[in-house]
Amino acid sequence: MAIELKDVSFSYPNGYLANEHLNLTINQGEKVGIIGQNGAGKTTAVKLMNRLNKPTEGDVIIDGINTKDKTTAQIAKYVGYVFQNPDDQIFNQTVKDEVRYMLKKSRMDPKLIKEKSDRALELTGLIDSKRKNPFDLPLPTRKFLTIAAVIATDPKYIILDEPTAGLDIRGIEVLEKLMDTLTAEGMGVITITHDMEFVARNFDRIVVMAHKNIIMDSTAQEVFARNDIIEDARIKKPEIALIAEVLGIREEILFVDELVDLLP
Ligand SMILES: Nc1ncnc2c1ncn2[C@@H]1O[C@H](COP(=O)(O)OP(=O)(O)OP(=O)(O)O)[C@@H](O)[C@H]1O
Repeated sequence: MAIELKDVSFSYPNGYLANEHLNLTINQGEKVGIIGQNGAGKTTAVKLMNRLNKPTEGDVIIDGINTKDKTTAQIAKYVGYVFQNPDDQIFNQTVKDEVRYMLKKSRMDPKLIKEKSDRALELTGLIDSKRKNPFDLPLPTRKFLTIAAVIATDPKYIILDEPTAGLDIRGIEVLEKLMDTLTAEGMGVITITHDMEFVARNFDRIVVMAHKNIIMDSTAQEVFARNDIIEDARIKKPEIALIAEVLGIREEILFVDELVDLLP
């Protein structure tokens, strides 16, 4: 079971080619971080995974099914997408209604709707905000609400576009725990992020994008050891790796405790 991009290219209606011959397989239960400079084509690529973007060339296969034979609504049941900006997604008057909207639309049994939506609100720390108006909540909380609304629908894969933006340390902890829970349950979690500390801490697999393409697909240790890739993708190493470099430590350090172990 996997999302497969097979030689996929995508041009926007104005003719701008944003992704060129992408090849990528993401398995169910994997936690993958997608990084790269602004405009590298990350959002364009993940929107290809749930048919919000339709390939100009190539095929997107989800769990063996070619998405070109399916509608965006059909694909959304398999691949949930959490928008970069929560306000592009939220439109209901209460937190509860927002999380239940998709489930009600699918005419699910009301008991099951309550069960699924409450669980999603628990996981995102929003269970006590059920009756609030989403637009009275701060931006990071609205972001969690959009994540809850997608989790409630039980997709096999979830795409999080810049989930750490605006989150404080506590919010990041909730997010990290949430991603662990989802992957432990077999969901594939695909996350675009510019936060390299978050990347190093959370993802076993990192896809680096630059110039409309994937330039590396490996572990954090290997990606951050490649100065050429870091330069090409215009990303920054985690702060601790930079400190280790300044101290003249040759090993690839990504975490404080690794650095402490090496200090005399
Ligand atoms: N609707 C559109 N029409 C034309 N060009 C677009 C459109 N949306 C995005 N682009 C262009 O496609 C390129 C890739 O954009 P994309 O949003 O995929 O990049 P990104 O890597 O996700 O960037 P960021 O980190 O800033 O979100 C950019 O040059 C962008 O200007």
